[in-house]
Amino acid sequence: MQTISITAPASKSLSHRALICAALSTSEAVVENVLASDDLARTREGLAALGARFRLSHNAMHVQGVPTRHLPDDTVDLFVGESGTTCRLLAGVLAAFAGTFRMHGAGRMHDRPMTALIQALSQWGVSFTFEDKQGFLPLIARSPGTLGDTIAIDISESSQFLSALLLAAPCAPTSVTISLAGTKVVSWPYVALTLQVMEDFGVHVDVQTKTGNLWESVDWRSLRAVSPESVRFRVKPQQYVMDQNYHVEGDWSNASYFLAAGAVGSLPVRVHGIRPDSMQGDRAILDILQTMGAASVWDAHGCTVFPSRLTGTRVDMSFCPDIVPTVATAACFATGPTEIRGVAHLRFKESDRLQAVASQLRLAGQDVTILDDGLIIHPRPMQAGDMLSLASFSDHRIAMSLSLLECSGRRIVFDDPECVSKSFPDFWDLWARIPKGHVASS
Ligand SMILES: O=C(O)C1=C[C@@H](OP(=O)(O)O)[C@@H](O)[C@H](O)C1
Ligand SMILES: C=C(OP(=O)(O)O)C(=O)O
Repeated sequence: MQTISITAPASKSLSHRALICAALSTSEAVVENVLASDDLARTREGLAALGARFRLSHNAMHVQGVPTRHLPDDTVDLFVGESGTTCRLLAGVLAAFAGTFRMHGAGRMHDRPMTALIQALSQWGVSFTFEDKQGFLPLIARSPGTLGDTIAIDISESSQFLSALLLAAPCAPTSVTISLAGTKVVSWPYVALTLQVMEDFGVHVDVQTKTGNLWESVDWRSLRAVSPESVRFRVKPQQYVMDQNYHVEGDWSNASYFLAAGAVGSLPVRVHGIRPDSMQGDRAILDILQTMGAASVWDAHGCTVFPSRLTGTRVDMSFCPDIVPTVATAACFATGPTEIRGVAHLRFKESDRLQAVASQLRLAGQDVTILDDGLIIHPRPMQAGDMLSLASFSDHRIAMSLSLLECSGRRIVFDDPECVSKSFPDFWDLWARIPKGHVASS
């Protein structure tokens, strides 16, 4: 049987982090295979506004770190576009700089939560004024650049707030202890990605967990369940250093559309460039598809998923929110309902993704229930043939995931197909290789 082969684009999350660590490092760093997308352009421009210099040569980004963290009196303009990661991570990083910053974005970015991060950064002496709504972009931040020795952060709406503080912490003059406030931790694997890239750039974070009254250092790679009161992070003053080329691995979130197409479509799909041992939480797509009955195999060329009969599943996706739209759409091809929980924070993404996915799957004839923290998909027979116009809500993940419906033999047309340039500008070219017709085999 013919197999469709796709190379995954570079990881968005790792690309952001590698550029930030390189920009904060004292020497030149070379980052290979940085994702080329709108969001990464925003991070690069923001870091350039802070003084870093970038030169691209043969898929390798040469980064000259910022020469000083005392910026001139002029307000530094930080346009973050629609990138939550750029916005939150740079908001933390600017606390390591003395200066005044205007941060503004586009689309939904002016409505996405910032309050917990703003309250935390105030503990480090950063003051904020808001041009429109209290607690949201556009904002002006005035930073003394001194950081502080303790800080508490609530990450029940976004893990990016903690990643932001971690990235800035080694620039403090004294050791920093970061503790967690709030009642829950979402999207934990993204924190692990932050720790991974910091470590790759020579910065050690002492992650401690509490048993009884005792704090003990642990290997953060082994942490699965994390509760706010029982974890803290200690960071000594350290330099970011990279003395060999850093290579960005492939993106599991963006691989998910193709892996799922292998399961629900008519031909196997092999994805190259993703690592089986990746720390990316969205690696869970393979486990979820397997649990639903998808057959897959790893070989030297990558991971192949085969056309399979799927059955519905129940899954907590609080640690891998970005692949919820993929799983929800794949679930329409299954027998029996699929229940996805733990993802109330999906309402704060580029769109309200619970609402967006449910409304468009319903237009496609599916029965979808919206829960406080998730979705239930009751699959209904797919109608092949006729064309369907769907809304993408200017959200790349909505457009890419709903495209899976084409595997039922129905052409989908989106109002804003260009939105994929946020994370995956080549998506439509690669998607054109997927045959549009569903043949479930046993
Ligand atoms: O830190 C990161 O790179 C990201 C963290 C996640 O956000 P939340 O922590 O807000 O869920 C994820 O949705 C986003 O695409 C990327
Ligand atoms: C939520 C996402 O990204 P960000 O938060 O960086 O805008 C995403 O890529 O799905």
